[in-house]
Amino acid sequence: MPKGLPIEVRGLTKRFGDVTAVEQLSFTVQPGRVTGFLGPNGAGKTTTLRVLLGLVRPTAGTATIGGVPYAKLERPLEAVGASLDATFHPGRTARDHLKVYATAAGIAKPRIGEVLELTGIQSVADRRVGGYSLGMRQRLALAFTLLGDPGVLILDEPINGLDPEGIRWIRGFLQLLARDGRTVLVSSHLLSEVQQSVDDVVIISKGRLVRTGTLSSLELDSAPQSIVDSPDRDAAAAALTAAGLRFAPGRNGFIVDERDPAKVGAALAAAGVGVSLLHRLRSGLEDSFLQLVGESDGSANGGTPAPASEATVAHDGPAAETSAEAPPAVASEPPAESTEGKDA
Ligand SMILES: Nc1ncnc2c1ncn2[C@@H]1O[C@H](COP(=O)(O)OP(=O)(O)OP(=O)(O)O)[C@@H](O)[C@H]1O
Repeated sequence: MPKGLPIEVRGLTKRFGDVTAVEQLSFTVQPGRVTGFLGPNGAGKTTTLRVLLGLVRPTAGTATIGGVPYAKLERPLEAVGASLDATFHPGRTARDHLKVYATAAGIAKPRIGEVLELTGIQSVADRRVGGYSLGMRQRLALAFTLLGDPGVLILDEPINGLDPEGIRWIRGFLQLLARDGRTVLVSSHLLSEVQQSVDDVVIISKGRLVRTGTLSSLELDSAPQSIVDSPDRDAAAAALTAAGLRFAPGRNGFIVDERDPAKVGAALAAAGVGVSLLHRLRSGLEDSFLQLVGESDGSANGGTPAPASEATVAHDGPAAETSAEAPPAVASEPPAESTEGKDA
């Protein structure tokens, strides 16, 4: 069984010349859970992931997997699978790409068939990647990350470009990977894209942490209302009034000024009124996210101010000015020979 390891980012700062891509960033990603790493374009997500994978040297701070930097992992390909900058030669097939990589990485051949099946691209595995849709390429990138059967998965925008069926599939798949104990970190610039598959969120904006915690805590903060309906609306209205709950009629029932649906349900149950619909109003979640990332100082409405960084460790080396300073030793990245011809 692959071993999930915690990911820990502490006091991470990365500057590219005058540009501060990430500043004083600290967060932890736990095994056995899917964590959404969220922020608008340019927020610093990719830079953080590149530091985590040893592809970029931090200006200050640390990023570790299982307590050590990526470069110090004993068996990195079995520990971590990452889909960063995955590009494929359009003239080669998916199976070929995987074969080349598996051979170079010393991964047994039967694993190729397994990952093709896991990602649902076995039927197109012998077709040239140039004819693949973006969604099929996303699945191939995921197949690369799974080759070493790693306990830690770091996926950069894996949902981008998937069709609705693909989105449904990947949401369930990410959850399955985490339920086996893996650490699953998924970046996205849209909360709505990942909200059905993540347990935890790390939200950044302009290089700084604005929020970290469970998705449900964010939902609670962003949805101060519940929605309830009953076959007997008059009785439901009377029960809500009797319980001292304020409410207004909505499209699908009553919108109640109570963030905990259980309290609303209890009010109706106490009055012997049947419930046909009861849930937290979710519409505020994306708004709350946008408010959070619209501010960089952590004081946005509905959010918990970001904690002060827990550690700031100056790095020995100079800040890197480009992102190509270290060789990519990442499970998902095909060897150089198969990346020459980028897809158009
Ligand atoms: N190699 C680099 N040289 C100079 N600036 C860089 C470099 N890499 C990133 N940046 C800058 O750092 C900031 C953060 O970029 P980053 O790509 O990490 O954000 P992101 O959240 O991943 O956004 P996106 O979703 O658009 O990729 C941006 O202002 C970007 O222009």
